[in-house]
Amino acid sequence: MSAHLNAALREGDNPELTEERRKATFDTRKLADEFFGSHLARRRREIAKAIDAIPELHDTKPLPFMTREEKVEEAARKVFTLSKHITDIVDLSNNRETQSLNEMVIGIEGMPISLHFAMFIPALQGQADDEQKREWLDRAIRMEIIGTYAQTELGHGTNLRMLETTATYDKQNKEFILNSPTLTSLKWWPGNMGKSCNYAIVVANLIIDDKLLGPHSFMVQLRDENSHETMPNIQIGDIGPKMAYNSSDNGFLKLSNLRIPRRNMLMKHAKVQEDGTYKKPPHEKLAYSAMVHVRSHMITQHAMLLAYALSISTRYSCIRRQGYIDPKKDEVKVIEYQTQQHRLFPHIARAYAFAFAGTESIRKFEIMKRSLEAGNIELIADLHALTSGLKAVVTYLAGQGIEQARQACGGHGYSMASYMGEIYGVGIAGCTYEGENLVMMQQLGRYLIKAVKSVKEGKKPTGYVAYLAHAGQRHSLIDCRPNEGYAEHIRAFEHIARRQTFRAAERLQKYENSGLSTEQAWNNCTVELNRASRLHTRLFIACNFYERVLDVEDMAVREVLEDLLHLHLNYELIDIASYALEAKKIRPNAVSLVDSWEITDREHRSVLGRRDGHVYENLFKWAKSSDLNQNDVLPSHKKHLLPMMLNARKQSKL
Ligand SMILES: CC/C=C\C/C=C\C/C=C\C/C=C\C/C=C\C/C=C\CCCCC(=O)SCCNC(=O)CCNC(=O)[C@H](O)C(C)(C)COP(=O)(O)OP(=O)(O)OC[C@H]1O[C@@H](n2cnc3c(N)ncnc32)[C@H](O)[C@@H]1OP(=O)(O)O
Ligand SMILES: Cc1cc2nc3c(=O)[nH]c(=O)nc-3n(C[C@H](O)[C@H](O)[C@H](O)COP(=O)(O)OP(=O)(O)OC[C@H]3O[C@@H](n4cnc5c(N)ncnc54)[C@H](O)[C@@H]3O)c2cc1C
Repeated sequence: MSAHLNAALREGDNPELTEERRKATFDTRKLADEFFGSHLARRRREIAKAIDAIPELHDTKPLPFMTREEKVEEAARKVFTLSKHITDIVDLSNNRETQSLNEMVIGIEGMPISLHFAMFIPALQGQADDEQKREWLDRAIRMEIIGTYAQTELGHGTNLRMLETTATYDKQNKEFILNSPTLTSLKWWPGNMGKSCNYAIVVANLIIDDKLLGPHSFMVQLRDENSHETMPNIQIGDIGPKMAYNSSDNGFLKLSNLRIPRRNMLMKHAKVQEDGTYKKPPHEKLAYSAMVHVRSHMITQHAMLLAYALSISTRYSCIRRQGYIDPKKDEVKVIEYQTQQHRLFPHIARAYAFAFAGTESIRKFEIMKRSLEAGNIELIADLHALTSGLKAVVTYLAGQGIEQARQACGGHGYSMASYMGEIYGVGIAGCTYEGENLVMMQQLGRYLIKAVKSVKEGKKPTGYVAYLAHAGQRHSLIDCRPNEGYAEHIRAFEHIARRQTFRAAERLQKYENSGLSTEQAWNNCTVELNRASRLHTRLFIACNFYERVLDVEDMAVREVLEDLLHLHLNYELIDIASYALEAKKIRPNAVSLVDSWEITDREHRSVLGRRDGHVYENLFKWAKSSDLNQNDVLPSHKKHLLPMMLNARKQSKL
């Protein structure tokens, strides 16, 4: 092992992990540069170091031992402390740096300003005109106000056209009157709205002269800026505990004849003039821009959640000894079992593939944003299709990978000492928020059907759907010749995706020809259409992974990434048995592959995933620190169970 491979080696670590790290064939720092991009990888190291030096930014105790109130308070305390240091630590205009700081200090369970950064600020940037930006955006960036994005209602989240909250224009007073007319119209879910925010961008159906003009965004003050008391005509609160993500106060909101000035409608695109004249936006869905922003960022976020789970389980699998492969020898590390490797390694490959796809979706979002600033709306549909598919496929597969990683830790994976439960709970929330996954698949499906129509009209679609027009391809994987390299795999992927997309399109056509309405025909084909969307998105991920690997200059890093690419393409494409070979190849680098994610113990919050591998002694410490262990007999036991047992004993003696 050469000295440059030593980045993760430390004195005093569990020798089982040290042995693994000595086997690395590449420099973990160089692979980290590929996973995050070299700038972010370097900044993450600097951020971790800066946090180490500020004790007020450290957890006061493990989050799983805190009550919900304590978690909410801890997150608020850290946000306040961070506000004093943040500009010394990160460049606030860099989303990924800021998000890394957030994950390291506060973690993944939520905090009072998540939605402020994830959606409130992006919605102002995308939808407020210059004057409105001067009024609100600068204050928001300075955190003088905290905002959220209030769109979903108790009765409707997916179908935005049926939102019941109304904003009726009153020409006389030049004001909008906002109302939640029914129980189901209560805003429900917006992050941090319950207790933390004092402003919200409320999405409401605009009504002018009794005419319904669809969902638009309005700036609403929820709480007094000095006392933080709820404003008149507003009822607001927290919606209660959730599966995970409980440091966040997701909230409800009722608006009762709340009057706001005309200029509180965000007017960069759609406009309402004083006399009530309505000016349409240049693209009907520009009001949805904050959602597209979050979707484009969710891919790297979910790659990271998957990386958290896999580095915990891979390290743990190398210190956990259980059973024998050769009965004459010692018990083996559980990572030696073929099933354990098959369980983990394809997901490690996916974590890399997703991270690369996520970097690409953020890049595409930035390109679209710049072109929109120049007045060009052409890229909006492509980006919406891409991010809808990626969001749905990656959150779903990341959830599956996290759950496999948990099971790979056996019983200890079920203890919150592993932190797997929280990672899973937070990860799968992404299948629902920012558009329910199966619904988002249909959005991509619409785009694919349009592309098929254009192919059938003899046109050649460009970009990610260009492959749909490629004729005369091989019909089966059996035709693939191994010596043609990965390009051949990609062509096989294209073939499968194209065949499914045409199959769905033909079925749709058949139903339409049979006299069904367009909507009914569509509904009859959605399973086929969603399959096509899934395959198209997996093709994009694979293709992007392949192209990304071709760009890697360091030969040792490129070689290990090629091993992962090989495994990924086979896992996704061919039958289960075929990847046994690749798994063997990954095995010596398993720990170093996860070390390259450079997730610090502070960020991990997992006893099982400790970098030093000293799991068992720390599991015992963890158990001893439980609140429930502070009294030999719990007060609740004395109150309920002891009298019950005493009473039962008394009864049996009678
Ligand atoms: C800085 C960091 C940034 C981000 C970090 C983000 C995430 C962090 C992730 C993980 C971190 C870890 C822990 C954190 C955990 C959790 C919490 C963190 C954040 C959570 C935020 C969650 C916030 C929300 O959920 S907000 C609410 C989101 N709601 C939805 O998404 C609703 C879904 N519904 C819809 O989008 C639409 O209604 C619909 C698309 C389904 C249908 O709309 P509509 O009926 O109006 O249209 P259609 O008739 O179907 O289509 C007509 C045409 O319009 C096109 N279309 C639709 N939408 C768009 C769009 N957005 N852009 C462009 N075009 C669009 C459609 O394609 C049709 O086109 P056609 O040409 O006619 O075919
Ligand atoms: C952790 C978390 C944070 C959130 N944060 C926010 C926030 O900050 N702001 C905000 O406004 N909202 C937020 N939300 C709400 C979230 O965006 C919605 O819950 C989400 O968009 C799904 O909508 P829904 O709840 O109406 O699901 P539903 O649409 O009711 O989904 C139920 C089922 O119906 C199916 N379905 C619905 N429509 C169709 C269709 N057309 N075709 C086929 N099947 C369909 C779905 O696939 C699903 O299986 C958050 C949610 C969560 C879980």
